[in-house]
Amino acid sequence: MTTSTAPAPTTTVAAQARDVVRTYGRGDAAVRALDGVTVSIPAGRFTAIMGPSGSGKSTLMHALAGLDTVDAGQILLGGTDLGRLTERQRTLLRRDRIGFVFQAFNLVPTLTAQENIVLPLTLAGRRPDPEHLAHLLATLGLTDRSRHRPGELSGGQQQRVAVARALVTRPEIVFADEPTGNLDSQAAESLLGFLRQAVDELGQTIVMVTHDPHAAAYADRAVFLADGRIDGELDAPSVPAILSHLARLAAPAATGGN
Ligand SMILES: Nc1ncnc2c1ncn2[C@@H]1O[C@H](COP(=O)(O)OP(=O)(O)OP(=O)(O)O)[C@@H](O)[C@H]1O
Repeated sequence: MTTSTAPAPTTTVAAQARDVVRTYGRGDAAVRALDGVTVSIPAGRFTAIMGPSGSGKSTLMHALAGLDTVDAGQILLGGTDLGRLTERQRTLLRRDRIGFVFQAFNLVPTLTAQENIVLPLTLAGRRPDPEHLAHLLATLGLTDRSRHRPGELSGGQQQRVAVARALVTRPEIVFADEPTGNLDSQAAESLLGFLRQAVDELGQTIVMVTHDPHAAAYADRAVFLADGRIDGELDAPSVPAILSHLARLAAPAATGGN
């Protein structure tokens, strides 16, 4: 399986899970949310994590992002083994090296769009690079909205502010959890187009958890989870290919009763 004679790709690995196990609860109530997951997230690529409800997508994302610890196995971000860090070190790592976009935009209502965007820098005692900030605002179509507060912005604009906030620190990796879940289809397409652009033009690494095959089709690769295990992946995933893979994953569950 690994005997290809093609030249080795130059892609570096941004993050990795190795044989990761994460169990919630104990005894009879224990749920093995991740059951030996090994996956690599290539740098400078857009990876979608997909799978049925309850398959472990959020748990995997939280583990990769250092938001949660694992029971066994290893999580590596760049060369850093997250299991060896103290909670405080993990907090700093998230602040300095990771960007987050959530389904709920999580903006601070009393701050302007621009203040929200630069908040991660403000908290770290760093100053924004004015050129980078102006570029983000312009690319996201937020230049003339920068002084507005979240309540004065549409859902799509608020999510674009959240994306700018995730990118402003130039993080090694951005994790997006159902980023289009609260957006109408037009706003979702524009947001996904921007994430795609951030990968293509800025070399950003993005990992996105999504239920939506149309969203996942913007990614370079879709990785599928089922019952806490990796169950296939697709390169340059098309909507039909994703749908047929998901249908295959759903098929055993229909008879498994679990
Ligand atoms: N805090 C928790 N306590 C107990 N069980 C949990 C907890 N969080 C998740 N689980 C369980 O772990 C499994 C994986 O959950 P997870 O949220 O990672 O799945 P998911 O694929 O992201 O699901 P969804 O698509 O519905 O958001 C599920 O069976 C879930 O019920």
